[in-house]
Amino acid sequence: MAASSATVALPSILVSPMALLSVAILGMLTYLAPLLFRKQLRGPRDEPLPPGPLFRRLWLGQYNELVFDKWARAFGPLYSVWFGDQLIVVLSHPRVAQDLLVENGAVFSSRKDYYVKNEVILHDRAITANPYDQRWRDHRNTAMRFLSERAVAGYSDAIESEVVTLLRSLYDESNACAKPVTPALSAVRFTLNNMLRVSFGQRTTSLEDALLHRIQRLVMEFDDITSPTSNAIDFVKPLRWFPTRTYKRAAQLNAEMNDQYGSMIAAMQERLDNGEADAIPECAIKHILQNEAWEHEDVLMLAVAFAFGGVHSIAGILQWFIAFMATHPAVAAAAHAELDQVVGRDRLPTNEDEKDLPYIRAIIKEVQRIHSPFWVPTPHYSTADFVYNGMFIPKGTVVILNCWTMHHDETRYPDSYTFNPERYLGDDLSSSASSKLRDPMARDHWAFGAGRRICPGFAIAEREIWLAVSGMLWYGFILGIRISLMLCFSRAYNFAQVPGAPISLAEYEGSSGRTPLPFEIQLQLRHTKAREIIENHEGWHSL
Ligand code: HEM
Repeated sequence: MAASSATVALPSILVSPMALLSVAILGMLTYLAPLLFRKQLRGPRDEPLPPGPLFRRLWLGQYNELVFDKWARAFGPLYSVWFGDQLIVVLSHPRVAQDLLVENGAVFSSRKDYYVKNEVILHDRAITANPYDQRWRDHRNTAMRFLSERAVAGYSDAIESEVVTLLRSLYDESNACAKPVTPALSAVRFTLNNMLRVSFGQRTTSLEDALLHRIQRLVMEFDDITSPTSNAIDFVKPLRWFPTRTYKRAAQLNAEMNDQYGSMIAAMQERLDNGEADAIPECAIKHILQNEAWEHEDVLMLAVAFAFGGVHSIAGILQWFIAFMATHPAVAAAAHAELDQVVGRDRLPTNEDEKDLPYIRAIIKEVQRIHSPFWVPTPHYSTADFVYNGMFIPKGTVVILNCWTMHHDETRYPDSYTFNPERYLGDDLSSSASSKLRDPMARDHWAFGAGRRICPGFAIAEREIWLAVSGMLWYGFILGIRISLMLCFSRAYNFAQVPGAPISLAEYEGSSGRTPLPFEIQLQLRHTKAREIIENHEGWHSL
């Protein structure tokens, strides 16, 4: 009897609903807690991780820079945050960025195997996705043969010709300045032509060219789905077992890239096989096919690097610039006055004029500061344990350069949300020269990244932007932005209700790379010589 009453008592405790619930909650908490809360790792001498948010994240939405900025204010210039099982440290001060990415580049120059961008789309290639290894060196060195300052000096004529083509296409699109025009596609074509020239020795022939539209679409898709913090699938491996929409988009993009660039490479190979090498201009893909024993996929991904790195980034800067000129007529007028004084109206500005046009250079720097194409540039990745200022950064940490916060540091850039080129007057260095300064506080901005992975397209980007910006200013007034743009941004700044207030371009397209929402401008040529050059420009169909 005694034994049997004991067995009855035991189940009666176990089946108590409250007890069951408590056990279930406890079990869940024990299981879930590590998934919800940050992990506290310690360094070799018990150093803690950099401080950071208590809860883990799985992703951030499109305007992730604002969240990184909020955390920087709460946790300081070096903080850490967990995305799923991935530790991310965020660098929000020039000195920290310099110490880690530049001075300790041997540790902080790799890339995480981001699933969507690096594995599915780029197959760990295209320079940007390569880990820090021999393949990366080979790809980057080959690209630099065609992107170094010296190489770029040889493209000046071609870029100048593309500037006139850009203006001509805006002129034609606007029906000789009679109606408003959307500059986006012309800006993309300008940069795509420059990139196609360097990589394939070819260019598109008009705004209707199918190649332009296809690459524009592929690049936009790439920018949309490859933000370093927008895909939970990058941080939670089990999600990869399911056919998610992001995976499908990424796989489709990879297939289309293969189709487009594969056929361009095959066409060039065929010409080389047919003995037509002399008829193909010197360019990166020709060089590789003739001199390197690369696998097909390496050739393909190098070609992709030129399109995905060099098209929307520069086209975005040009569009932000145009929007600022339309909304800041006093700045445009000061630039025109400088041009009239230094260059006059008989010829276009050239590279040699840059040193004598400090105000225009300042405009470009200010556009890049206030509207970097990448607020969260491609993250770096650490390959060894590291202790910095008493804080532990383990091997395998993703490292993000927080450009938004650095570009809005009020001590470095007072009134940082205001577009004010004058803050850069007296800064006589090109941005690539500025990026090599030992003193990180003297650097103009961080739009091109830092350290060993710094943008390899820096030199050509600077040339393209200089010639396009100074050329556009020389040609014309940008009269104003039509109401469509004001409405686009009224969501963020209620602009329509504040007539005369500067438009704040707070919204944008894309998630990894960013370009302004489409807008229209009204153009007017400044002088008769400009009209003459535009109307008689003949070089724009030839390479
Ligand atoms: C306004 C124009 C441009 C901007 C603002 C820009 C910005 C950047 C940034 C921030 C990075 C990441 C740097 C880092 O990891 O620290 C980068 C990398 C890269 N950019 Fe650019 N870029 C521009 C133009 C170009 C052009 C014209 C090309 C042409 C090939 C290019 C190709 C690349 C490549 C291949 C990488 C990866 C480098 C590596 O991982 O080693 N970019 N760029």
